[in-house]
Amino acid sequence: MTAGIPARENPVTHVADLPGRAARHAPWPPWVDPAVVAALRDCGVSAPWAHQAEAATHAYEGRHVVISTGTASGKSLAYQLPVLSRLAAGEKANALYLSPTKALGADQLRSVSSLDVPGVRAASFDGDTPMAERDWVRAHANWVFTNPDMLHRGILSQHGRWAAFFRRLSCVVVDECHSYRGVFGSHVALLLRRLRRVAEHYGASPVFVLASATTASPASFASRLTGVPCVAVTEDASPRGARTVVLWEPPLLDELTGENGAPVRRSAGAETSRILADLVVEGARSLAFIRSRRGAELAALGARRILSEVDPALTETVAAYRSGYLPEERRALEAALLSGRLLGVATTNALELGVDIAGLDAVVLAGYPGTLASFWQQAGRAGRSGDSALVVFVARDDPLDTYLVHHPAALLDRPVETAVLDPANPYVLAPQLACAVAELPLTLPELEVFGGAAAQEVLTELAEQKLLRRRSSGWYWISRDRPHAEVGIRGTGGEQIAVVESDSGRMLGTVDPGSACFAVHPGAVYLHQGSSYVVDELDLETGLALVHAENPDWTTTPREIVDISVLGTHEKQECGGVSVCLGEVAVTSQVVGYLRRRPSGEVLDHTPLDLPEQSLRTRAVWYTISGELLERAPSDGEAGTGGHRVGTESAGPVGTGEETLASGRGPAHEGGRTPGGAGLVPARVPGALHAAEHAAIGLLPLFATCDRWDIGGVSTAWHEDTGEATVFVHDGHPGGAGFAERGYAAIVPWLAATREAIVSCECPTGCPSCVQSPKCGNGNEPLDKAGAVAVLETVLGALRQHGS
Ligand SMILES: Nc1ncnc2c1ncn2[C@@H]1O[C@H](COP(=O)(O)OP(=O)(O)OP(=O)(O)O)[C@@H](O)[C@H]1O
Repeated sequence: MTAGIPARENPVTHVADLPGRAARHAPWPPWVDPAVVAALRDCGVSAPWAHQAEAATHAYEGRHVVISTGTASGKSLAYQLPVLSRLAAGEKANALYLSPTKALGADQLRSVSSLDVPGVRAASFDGDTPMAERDWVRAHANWVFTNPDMLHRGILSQHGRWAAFFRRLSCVVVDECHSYRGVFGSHVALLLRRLRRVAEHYGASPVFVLASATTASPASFASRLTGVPCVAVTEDASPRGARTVVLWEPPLLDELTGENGAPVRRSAGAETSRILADLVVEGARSLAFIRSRRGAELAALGARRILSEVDPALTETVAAYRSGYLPEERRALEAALLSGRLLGVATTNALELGVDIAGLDAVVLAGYPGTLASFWQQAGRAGRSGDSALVVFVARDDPLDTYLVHHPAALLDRPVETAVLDPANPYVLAPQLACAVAELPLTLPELEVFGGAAAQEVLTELAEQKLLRRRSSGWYWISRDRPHAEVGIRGTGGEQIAVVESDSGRMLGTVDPGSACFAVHPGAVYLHQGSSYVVDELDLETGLALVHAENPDWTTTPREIVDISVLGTHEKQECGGVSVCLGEVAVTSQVVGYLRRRPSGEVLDHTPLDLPEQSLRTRAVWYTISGELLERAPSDGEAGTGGHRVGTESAGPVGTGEETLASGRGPAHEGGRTPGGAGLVPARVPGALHAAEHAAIGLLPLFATCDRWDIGGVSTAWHEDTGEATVFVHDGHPGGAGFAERGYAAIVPWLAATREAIVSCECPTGCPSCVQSPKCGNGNEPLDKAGAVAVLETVLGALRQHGS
């Protein structure tokens, strides 16, 4: 694929060979019903793999279990075996299956139904289930497939109608549980506690079986999610083809410049089209993952265009795949890819969950998908036993991707992160507790399950609002309205803004009130189900955004100004002129305009906007640096401000940063010497802090399972609450979702990786790959790349010297 590219433009930064492995089978556990064995044999499963038998036996014997193994390792069978066996044996043992998406639930139901095991009455109960069928499901189904939204709104809220089902509930399956992270994850954690309580009320005590992509500490994550101790099965015994992973950094373009004249790289999407076309020419069955729907369509179009010049017949072998396809359409696509009728498919993450496509020749990932779990999930689609397969990771123009292609260990050798969630977030706890009390009065001993003291505080507030009453036996719901309909479990509450197409009056979707000015400001390009719309009007009072269908050749990026104040400091480390804090903050922001950009990165223009201020109370991690340290000259061995290393060589064992954290000290400051300062004249401080803040926001997703859009930041040369130069990185959700805590806990590796990302970028003074941010409120000004390195080295020097 690199043939014809001049050596100095070689985009490949690293090549790694991942070996394959043979399957390890186990005998059918003795408790598996013969009818189930027969049905599975008919489908080509002659014996379970060892991890399937192990996880299934835990569940059958009543131990809560999480199975956390690779893509297509047969996790479904692990939970199907115990449920199907009990039902086939005629036990009154109902099961509930939960999936994060309706499409995945439908796929899993289809796969269970196709086994046709006697005694199993499996049915779905979600937003698409016709009213007439719902009564049947409640009365007769013994395996119900649903999702957290429906469990919350349609099952727990009226559990009396489900009494018979709950009485026999013996197993709850939580599929793809790693996707329950952030605010949504915190809601689901409390929802599962509500589910257990309701089940117990009817005398049932179901076992939880969770399936997860490979993650670090799956047992503790599963226990945190469900509130019950879970055992983990992690040793993957499924067969796996060998794979070659290539890290690819698109070259800088000579002919184009971006914001403030910064260099621009060839877009990851355009690069992916070329790679996909090359793979198709080679006859390789390939899948390309692109983050946006529009991007997926453009990549497929681009590949077709290239192929039309090579061999027009090949254009028909490339297609785009979006979410919103019907199950039959997905099946047709799977079949076409497997048979080789289709060779190249460009898709969004829609294809990440719930498709049975494995054993492809190649997978291309255009941009880091946000978490290592997703990276491996996508990469895992490649690899056939016996044959080697290819995975190409194409970096987008941002600091995290740049860091990863230059630090392969951070991508390839790191344990997959644990999903972060925070069930104690009061903004999640309050509505969830309201629902819990409305479902059944809450007694004092039950408080522990919902977080103890934090829950008590929230209940007192709800009682003050006259929603519930405290009696000696516990808390009782007294309001006439039930709270469920008001509680959106995928956001943090508040009236959602409806996005409506003016012509047809059709509602396309909803947007969180907190992000409305950002996502649907007038002039914004809004994407929905693969179609593009432009916003004409945003009315925050009536909660309406009016849009019209339009497919412009640009994207929009809002510009906002942000202010932050410290409400309370929970934790603090003081390290000689540097302090690091975790606490509560109030963030006020105002979207003041937006930029229009071409897909190439070229900026067309800036349009001012007049929108109201928004405020957000959340958690933040911040560091301060004394004026003296900012000005003090760097110590011996450091090059000084002008010469702070900005190049591709790295200064020490940074890698993933973890080893630096473990040793506690970096190489530059051993022996207790006074750490060097940043050597910055005051005029450079704002740009240095601003650049350090941008890059840190870009890198936090490496340590907390968040997206850079889930967090924000503010930097200032003097902050009135801290009295010093300060860089804040805050959660984007009310109350926080646990991301700031992660940043605080990983401060040294996080800032070390941030410094590395900046240093590894070859641009001279800052570009989107290092310190420019796509959502900067100040148009990426001022930014001082070398200054940011100086600031980060100073902070790291102080932290390491004080043993942080
Ligand atoms: N023991 C087995 N022997 C042979 N094939 C199996 C076995 N177990 C599962 N399979 C097959 O492996 C494929 C993948 O299974 P499944 O979809 O359950 O994997 P998964 O781990 O849930 O995948 P994902 O990572 O996409 O969630 C299916 O086609 C399934 O029929």
